[in-house]
Amino acid sequence: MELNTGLACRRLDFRWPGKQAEAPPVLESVEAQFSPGTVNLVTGATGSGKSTLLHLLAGLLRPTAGEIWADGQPVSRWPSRHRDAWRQQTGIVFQHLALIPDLTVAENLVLPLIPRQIVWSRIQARIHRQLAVAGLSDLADTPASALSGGQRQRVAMARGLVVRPRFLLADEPTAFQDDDHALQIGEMMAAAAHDGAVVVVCSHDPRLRSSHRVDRRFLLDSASLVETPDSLAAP
Ligand SMILES: Nc1ncnc2c1ncn2[C@@H]1O[C@H](COP(=O)(O)OP(=O)(O)OP(=O)(O)O)[C@@H](O)[C@H]1O
Repeated sequence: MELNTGLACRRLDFRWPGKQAEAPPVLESVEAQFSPGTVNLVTGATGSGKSTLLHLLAGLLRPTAGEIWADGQPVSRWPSRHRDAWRQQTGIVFQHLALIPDLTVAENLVLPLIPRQIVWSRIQARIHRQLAVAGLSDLADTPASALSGGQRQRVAMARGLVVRPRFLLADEPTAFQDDDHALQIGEMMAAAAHDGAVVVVCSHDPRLRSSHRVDRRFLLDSASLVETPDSLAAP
C-alpha cells in the first residue's frame, strides 16, 4: 500500500473503551487509502461506524490497533500535542455541527483561523470569500443560534473549508439540505479536492451516492470497509 501521500488506514481496529471484550469491534483490519484530489464517500447502515471512522481519521480517537497515516506519517501514534498541531491541516464537519450558538456566522469562521497566525485583513478576506462561495454572505452577522438546520450545516461546511484543509472530513454534510444546496455542498467538496485536498465524506444521502462529484465509494459493513461500484454502495 502506498503510504507517502493522502490518508491511509492500516490494519485499523477500533473497539470503544469500556465495551465488553466480547462486543464486536466497530472496525476490524480496515485497510484504505484516500488520495489527494479525490472525494471519497463512505456509506453504511446507521451504527456501522462511519462517524467513528471519521473521528479516527481526524486524530480525535486513537485506534485500538493499527494506524492512521497522513502524508507518510503515522499520525495516530503521535502524542496528543503533535496530533493537535497536525489537525490544523484538517477541516472537520461534525454530524452535530459544533457551531458556537452565541457567535455570529462570520465569528464561527474566525475561530479555526486564530491559531494559524494569519494577519487580520487576510482572515477577513478569506471569510468574506468563503461565505460568498457558500451563499451565506447575507447571514454573516447573524448569530448561529438563529439559523435553520440547513443554514447551520452550510456554515459548518464553510468553517471546515475556510482553513483550506489538506484533509476535509465531513459527516452527513447534506442531511438538512434541499436538492440545490446538497448540490452546492457536493460542488464545494469537489472544489476542495480540485485544490488538492483529500476529502472523506460519510453519508446516507442518495444524492451524494449518485453524485458525479464523488470519485470513490466505500461501504462500511460488519466492521469492514470495502470499495464498491455505485450499485452496491446503498446501505
Ligand atoms: N461515545 C461512544 N461510546 C461508546 N459507543 C459508541 C460511542 N459512539 C458511538 N458508539 C457506538 O459505536 C458504533 C458506531 O457508531 P457510529 O456513530 O460511528 O455509527 P454511524 O455509522 O456514524 O451511525 P449513524 O449513521 O447513525 O450516524 C455504534 O454501535 C454506537 O453505538
